[in-house]
Amino acid sequence: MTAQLEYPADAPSAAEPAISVQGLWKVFGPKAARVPRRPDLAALDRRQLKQKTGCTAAVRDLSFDVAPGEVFVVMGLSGSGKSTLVRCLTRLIEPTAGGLFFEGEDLRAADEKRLRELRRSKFSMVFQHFGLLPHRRVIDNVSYGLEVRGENKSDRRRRAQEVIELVGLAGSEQLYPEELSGGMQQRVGLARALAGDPDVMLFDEPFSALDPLIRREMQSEVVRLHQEVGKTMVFVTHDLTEALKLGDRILLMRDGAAIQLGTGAELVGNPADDYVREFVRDVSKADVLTLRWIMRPPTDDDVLDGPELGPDVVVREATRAVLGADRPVKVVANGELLGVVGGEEILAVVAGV
Ligand SMILES: Nc1ncnc2c1ncn2[C@@H]1O[C@H](COP(=O)(O)OP(=O)(O)OP(=O)(O)O)[C@@H](O)[C@H]1O
Repeated sequence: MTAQLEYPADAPSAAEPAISVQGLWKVFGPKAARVPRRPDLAALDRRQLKQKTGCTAAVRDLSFDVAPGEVFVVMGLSGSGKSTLVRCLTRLIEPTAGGLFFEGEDLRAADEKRLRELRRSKFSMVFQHFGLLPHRRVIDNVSYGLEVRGENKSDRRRRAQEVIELVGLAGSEQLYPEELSGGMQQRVGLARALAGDPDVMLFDEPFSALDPLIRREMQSEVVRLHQEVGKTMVFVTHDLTEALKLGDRILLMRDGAAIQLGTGAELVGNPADDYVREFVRDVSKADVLTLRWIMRPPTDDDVLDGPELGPDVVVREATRAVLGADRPVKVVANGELLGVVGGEEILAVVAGV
């Protein structure tokens, strides 16, 4: 959730991944299954594939792991395949090829009954259109999933009340959805998704319909909720600022394929290609990059008795300390000197050089 938490871009975490995606494809169109199987078709770009086969590869050979407790953001422009991917993760959309594992379980081998079970107890989804039941009060919307699961009324009420308070809706329990603002309705959506205590929460552009102020408020709400409940989250957005604010790692997609997977700092500090560079061009680098990205090796001329900071401190936060010191700031982790940062390095980032 913060820039301090950096996962290595490609290596899975030591713990079993919450979700593991291996060579996943989703192709829409006639005889879709042949596309991933045939290298000559798999190699075609979007337009050529459409011309030659009538098919669209909405998800194209994606492989990644989501670590337990991670906020994994899927980002890309409209039509890049984000919604299809996130629906494939719970098989709401059936993948065309590839492997899909949830906490080690082979999801593609799961039958309908098992999938229903998993969707009821392990996954929850928050959509852009809240999908609230209009004739039910807030509390009954929140407890609906628990009702479907067969939990008794007093347990349902207790749990619903708990999550209503968690998302800041206390006092609104007896209102109907139409009596709530968009932001409040989405809080109900969040509470409903949390009520069943899922392992993984999937968000598909949940805040796109909200106005910018409320949207930022809801993003902060997700950051806070994540800190409190620590759930694994997969969050789809086309908004880079949102992705950088929420994501431990970000998968940038284009035409169904992965263009880059990394932390926000990795995308901004080391873009994989011109497309990513263009995508992140207007980002305020001082708010995303950490000292690790701008430090340099010490030279013989550096006086090394200046202040110390960690490598994961964001440049913006370090600016005052670095510019206020009359010698370079040492970047130190576990007692080891990793590099130094002086005014020149800071200004290069802050001034956008
Ligand atoms: N049911 C379908 N049949 C045929 N093509 C589809 C279907 N669903 C999606 N597509 C195509 O797959 C591609 C990816 O669509 P998808 O909705 O996943 O993208 P997205 O990144 O979520 O876009 P948006 O942000 O606009 O929702 C698009 O070209 C879309 O037209």
